[in-house]
Amino acid sequence: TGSTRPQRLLKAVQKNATKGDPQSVISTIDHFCRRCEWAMNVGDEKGTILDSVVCEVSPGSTLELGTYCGYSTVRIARLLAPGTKLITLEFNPDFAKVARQVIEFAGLQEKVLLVEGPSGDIIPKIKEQFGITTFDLVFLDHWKDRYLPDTKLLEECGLLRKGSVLMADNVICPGTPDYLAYVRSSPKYDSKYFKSHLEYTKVEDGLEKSVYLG
Ligand SMILES: O=C(NCCCCCn1ccc2cnccc21)c1cc(-c2ccc(F)cc2)cc(O)c1O
Ligand SMILES: [Mg+2]
Repeated sequence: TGSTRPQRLLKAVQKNATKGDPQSVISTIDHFCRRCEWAMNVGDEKGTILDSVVCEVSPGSTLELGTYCGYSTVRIARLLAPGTKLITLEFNPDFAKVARQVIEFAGLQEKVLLVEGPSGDIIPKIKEQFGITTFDLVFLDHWKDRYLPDTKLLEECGLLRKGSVLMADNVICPGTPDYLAYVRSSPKYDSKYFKSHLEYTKVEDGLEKSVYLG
């Protein structure tokens, strides 16, 4: 049987990137997605915005919802201080299999814990299973109709603290209208929209940065 797009993306990384060099992995994936096959990575334009927020927050603990091929996992993990961890959730075992290899190729496997399964089941177990008290940064990039329920779940499970930052991808395309309405109207959040484009296209999209006020 033929290969999948994530497998072809992984082959491009193994062929063209430099082992242990996260920037070369990022550049190779962006080149592959522009020149060969579009893929739903956060991309270089939104990725630069995400980088700036990661650097500003310099999180001790980070949660990523939606690993896919590990592109944003590598983008975030490459900026984390020594001894800090990124937990990333992936529902699709085939995506997870590729992502583990991309993360390892970048040499960032010590900073990343990839957990397979649905966010709704895993989030309530995070405190006990991984010894996390709260997350300083959460990157939402999974099913768009799970952003709102999972944000409420993070609140209910006591996984957010005053100042925790939520960064949400695709708030325009494909769109997360219920999530946007919530974080922009709730007194518990201070929300800001970073206008950009859907990865590797001219279509409008953007990231929503929401600070939890407790
Ligand atoms: O769908 C997107 N991402 C989610 C993929 C599936 C996540 C599944 N998953 C992972 C962890 C996890 C945990 N629990 C439950 C489910 C979970 C996405 C789509 C587009 C896009 C596509 C076509 C188009 F024409 C325009 C835009 C662009 C993006 O940037 C995206 O991120
Ligand atoms: Mg996305």
